[in-house]
Amino acid sequence: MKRQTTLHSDAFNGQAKRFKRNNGAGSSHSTVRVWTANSIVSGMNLHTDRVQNITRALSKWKSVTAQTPERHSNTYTISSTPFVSTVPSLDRSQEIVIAEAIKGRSLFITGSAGTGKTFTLLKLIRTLRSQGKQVAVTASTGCAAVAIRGSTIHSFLRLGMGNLSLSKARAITDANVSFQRLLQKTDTLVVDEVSMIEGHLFDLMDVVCTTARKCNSSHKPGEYDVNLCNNTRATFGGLQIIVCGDFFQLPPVRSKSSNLCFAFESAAWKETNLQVHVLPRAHRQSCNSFVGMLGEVRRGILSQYTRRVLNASVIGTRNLQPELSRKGDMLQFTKLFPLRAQAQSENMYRLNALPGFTVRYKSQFFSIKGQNSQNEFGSVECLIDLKQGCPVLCTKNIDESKGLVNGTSGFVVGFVRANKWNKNPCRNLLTESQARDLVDSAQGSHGSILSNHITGKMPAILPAVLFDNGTYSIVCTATWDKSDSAGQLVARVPQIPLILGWAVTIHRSQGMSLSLVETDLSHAFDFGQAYVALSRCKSAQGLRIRGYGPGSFRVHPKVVEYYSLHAS
Ligand SMILES: Nc1ncnc2c1ncn2[C@@H]1O[C@H](COP(=O)(O)OP(=O)(O)OP(=O)(O)O)[C@@H](O)[C@H]1O
Repeated sequence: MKRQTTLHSDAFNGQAKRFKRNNGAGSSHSTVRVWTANSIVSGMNLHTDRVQNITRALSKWKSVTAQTPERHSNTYTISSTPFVSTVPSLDRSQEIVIAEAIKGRSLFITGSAGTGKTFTLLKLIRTLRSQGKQVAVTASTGCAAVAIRGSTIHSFLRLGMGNLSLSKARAITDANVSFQRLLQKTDTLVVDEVSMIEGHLFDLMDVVCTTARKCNSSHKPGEYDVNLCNNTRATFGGLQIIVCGDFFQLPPVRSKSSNLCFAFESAAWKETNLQVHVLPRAHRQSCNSFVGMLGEVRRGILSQYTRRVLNASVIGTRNLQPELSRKGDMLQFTKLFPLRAQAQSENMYRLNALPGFTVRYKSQFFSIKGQNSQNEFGSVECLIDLKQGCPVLCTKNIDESKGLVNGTSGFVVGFVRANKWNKNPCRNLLTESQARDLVDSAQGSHGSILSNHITGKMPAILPAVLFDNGTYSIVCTATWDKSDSAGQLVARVPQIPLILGWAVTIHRSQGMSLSLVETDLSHAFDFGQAYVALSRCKSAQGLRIRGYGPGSFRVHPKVVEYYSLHAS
């Protein structure tokens, strides 16, 4: 007999009912459990205004149906809206990219935000590995590396801070035989978010690969050992190079005094003869006029129409559409800040203001081969504090088929005992004293802090999260892995794949898809920052702008020139 769990928003009697139901075409009966909005909320022990908000959010749902609780890699889905989603398939231009990669071509995959560059890259890596290729997966930043399950380019190529001279990098590589072997075995080097790689760093990458693979000096095409370098060029020691990113997005982090030099200006880039693929189709946003508007922001040339749309998103809320104003009262806008300190202080301020106890998740780093450090997982928070009622964002693709991907937002309904997930989670939410019996507790300045130490096993207490797409999940530990180029695990960090969702930095938001975004562009200080912030949002209706000024939409002229010549 099949059991279904149904959440009825319009039945406010607070009772969980059981009844028999004819199961569609077949004649078998199934037991259906009905949870009402009130039964969920009454189990939550929240403040009245929060209860009202949540009750209203829940009452938006018509009827929420899910199968018997399913176990996924790191969630147990208890109930969900009829969220119809399949794992997306590649579009035509994404397929072409993969076909070219299979042929062994070196590629630059680019395109506007949300055109599926990273999505394509992940499929490409899987495809090449399934063909027996050794693929080294790297990215310019820790966040971007985590998103594609790779390392930072700095750590993979032993580049330190990336400011070595070319001759020093050559000497260090010459002295490290095991590192040379690693690179000699590698077939493909993948680099995501290349816009944040500085020109000198790109040349360093070339020198290190060329030296390690015993090819002749860099930047001299034609002089290389044909046994190792089976491509028709010398750069990167004959490795297949696949770089991905959008130079209209964030540029390299640099000191105020240094000149901005993009990767495409480097000698190695110019000599590598990368095949350029511009992905044309926006997948993050579905509304053409919003996609068009973002296209103008990307190039820093705003039409009257775009200015009108931006102005309509600027708050004081009087310009917001009435429906959005109402939604805004109960749904959580994610604030995107240019600076990390701004995002952290907003999150801590809001968390401390929430009543109730804090559940803390402390992660424990594991290095399989001993030479990695937790710093390489820079974007995975060691400490995550959550409270009942706090908004959260997924930091990982937990279950794409349920829409739980990096950036999906929701809020913590409460906490459950890890081994009690299959009961009605709303009736089994832990009280503070129950929770205190399960984990270490201490008194913080804003109430109790209950600490879970995550050592690879399931923590004792798990958060129950209601995601904005209607999926209701107990979120379990996820792991962030670092592999070598053969795909062998070398280091791992387990952590709850959630962060506080009141605010994140624009840098951290890169790669995310968000439904409701609030940002203050008047403080955007770098090229592409405003574009990254706005392009996280799936629709113009979900956008709130605190302000913007004449300098908010700066685009570097060298980027405009590069794209007009090579990637239009
Ligand atoms: N072919 C596709 N069909 C459906 N959805 C897709 C497809 N390709 C990508 N997506 C979805 O579009 C969203 C954006 O994809 P992705 O993050 O890869 O874009 P991106 O170009 O790397 O964006 P950004 O430059 O902002 O980091 C993701 O939710 C992804 O799952």
